[in-house]
Amino acid sequence: MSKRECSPKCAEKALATEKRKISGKMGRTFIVGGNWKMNGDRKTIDEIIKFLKADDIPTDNEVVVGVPALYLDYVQQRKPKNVEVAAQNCYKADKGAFTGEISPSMLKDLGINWVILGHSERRKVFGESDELVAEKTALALEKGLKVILCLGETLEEREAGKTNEVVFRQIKAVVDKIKDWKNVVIAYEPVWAIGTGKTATPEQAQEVHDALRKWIAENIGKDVAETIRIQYGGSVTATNAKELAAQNDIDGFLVGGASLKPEFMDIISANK
Ligand SMILES: O=C[C@H](O)COP(=O)(O)O
Repeated sequence: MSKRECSPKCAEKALATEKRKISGKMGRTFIVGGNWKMNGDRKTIDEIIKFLKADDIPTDNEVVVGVPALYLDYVQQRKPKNVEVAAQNCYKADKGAFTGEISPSMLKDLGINWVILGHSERRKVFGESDELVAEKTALALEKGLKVILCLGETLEEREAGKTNEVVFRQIKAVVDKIKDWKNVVIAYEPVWAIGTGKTATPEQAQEVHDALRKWIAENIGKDVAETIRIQYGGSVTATNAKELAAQNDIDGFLVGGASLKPEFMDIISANK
């Protein structure tokens, strides 16, 4: 092979780069999160770790798994080197009399670099307000964590034509509390699509991602709008991931149910 020729792997990489340029995603690394929610035990975690093979993860993609608090260290000790571990929650204060809570500094102490905040289950089941999610986000960032910040409307809100109003309100609460967005990934998760098997169509998802990016450009800054990653979440599977990943403003996924199964590996490379 002459110096100018490219191996199949290098050609594949060049093509992916070209595709990203064309789709306007240049510079935004595709990021897939697996949110295990309150599922699994050590045995099932061992099984997940077996299919989460380092060599099968594209070198230019990022993978983060959201693990139940009790197993954070267990997973941290066993995960492949190119997979990061996220907590599924942390508190707005860093220490004190808050029985049952976990602080950002405790996560950092275990070597955990990511936390998922504002998931719709936290908002709905545990009554977390926009304000609380914003406070948690601010402290997590201050303590050096990276945050996957979840936003999304309910079915009633969508049917009432309030999708944009809701996600803009949720992000606005955070805008009021933080300045630096470089360690924030947004996850747009329509509540009606979570765990229901009812995925947003690529067009529906793209429409909200695009609206969010425009809102961010106007209210935070153009640079942030261009660089911030916006994941889609809600019944993502190996079957629908490719079409979703091809949308201009979808920079990855936050996956629930399918992240517990080997098909997660296909979702991780859905942009290839
Ligand atoms: O955080 C993940 C979302 O809640 C999506 O869950 P799902 O993929 O099971 O619908």
